[in-house]
Amino acid sequence: MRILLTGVNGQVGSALKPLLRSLGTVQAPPREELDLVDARAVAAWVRQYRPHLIVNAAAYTAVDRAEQEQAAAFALNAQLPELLGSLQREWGGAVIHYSTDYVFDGTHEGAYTEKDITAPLGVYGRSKRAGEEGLMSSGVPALIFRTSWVYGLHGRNFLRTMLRLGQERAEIQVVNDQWGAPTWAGSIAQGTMAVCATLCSSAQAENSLVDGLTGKEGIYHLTNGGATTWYDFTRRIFELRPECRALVLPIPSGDYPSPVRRPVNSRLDNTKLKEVFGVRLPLWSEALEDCLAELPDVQEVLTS
Ligand SMILES: NC(=O)C1=CN([C@@H]2O[C@H](COP(=O)(O)OP(=O)(O)OC[C@H]3O[C@@H](n4cnc5c(N)ncnc54)[C@H](O)[C@@H]3O)[C@@H](O)[C@H]2O)C=CC1
Repeated sequence: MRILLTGVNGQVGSALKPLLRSLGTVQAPPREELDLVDARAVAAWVRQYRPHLIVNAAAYTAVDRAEQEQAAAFALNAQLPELLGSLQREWGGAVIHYSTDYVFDGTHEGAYTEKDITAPLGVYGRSKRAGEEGLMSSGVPALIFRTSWVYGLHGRNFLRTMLRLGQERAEIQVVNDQWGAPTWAGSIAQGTMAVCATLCSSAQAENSLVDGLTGKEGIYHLTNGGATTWYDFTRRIFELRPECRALVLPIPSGDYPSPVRRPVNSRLDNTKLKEVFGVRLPLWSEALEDCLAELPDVQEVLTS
């Protein structure tokens, strides 16, 4: 099977690349080789390579900056998924795409299911929702995995910021009134592979994944299990890495200046993923331990 992976240098893309190789030949052009907002270049690339599967882990993820850069956010998060969908539709390929808890406004009681109504609070969330709709309306066989609070040992993310501040500062203030599931990029990659394994199990043919997808297309919530706040997540990080000595103080969201509101409730119900594919990601606390086990020296985050 030929696979095109986008966003290979991002958190999820870099975790996916080594795993996807077990499914086939992976092409993963970095941004310098293929600018994904250049629709003609993308179309030429896909038509020449004809991937059986495109895994789209590329995205515009700067939530605050998106308020000023609406066109850039929509180009990558909305127009690209629709384009990938229509290109794959042309010749019979499939798409796996990622989306976000930010498609919701966070006012719901309990965890959101895939059937709940979306109501994004900002440009980033609106652009990601438009990408979901564009991909689905392209008619391509596609899976959209909505995830939340992604972190890992690579790239800019909450875990790395806290590991750095925990060593540099005496005290840090962390928001204590937003609930969600921190999700390790490694878990997202493993969950994606577990789903693909169920789709490919019936045949070794190159298009077995596309065939296996029939009747299972759509949106799935895919996060680590359980829920916590940013404050408790930080405390757990510092418990696991005692080199981080900063005192952690809880604050309400209103005390953390930001150009865009975040959902108070980001919890996503993963039941559909379990029912359809038999896949469930580990608890957020277990995934955090697994992730940190891959970081021998916490001082590394100060220098890298
Ligand atoms: N980071 C988070 O907290 C969350 C992320 N998600 C979603 O998960 C998915 C993966 O996110 P992350 O891995 O965290 O993103 P990331 O920001 O770490 O990586 C994004 C990737 O897209 C690439 N990219 C951006 N613009 C490009 C362009 N014009 N041409 C080519 N490549 C370009 C970047 O080079 C990078 O490799 C995305 O769909 C995101 O919306 C969902 C919920 C939370």
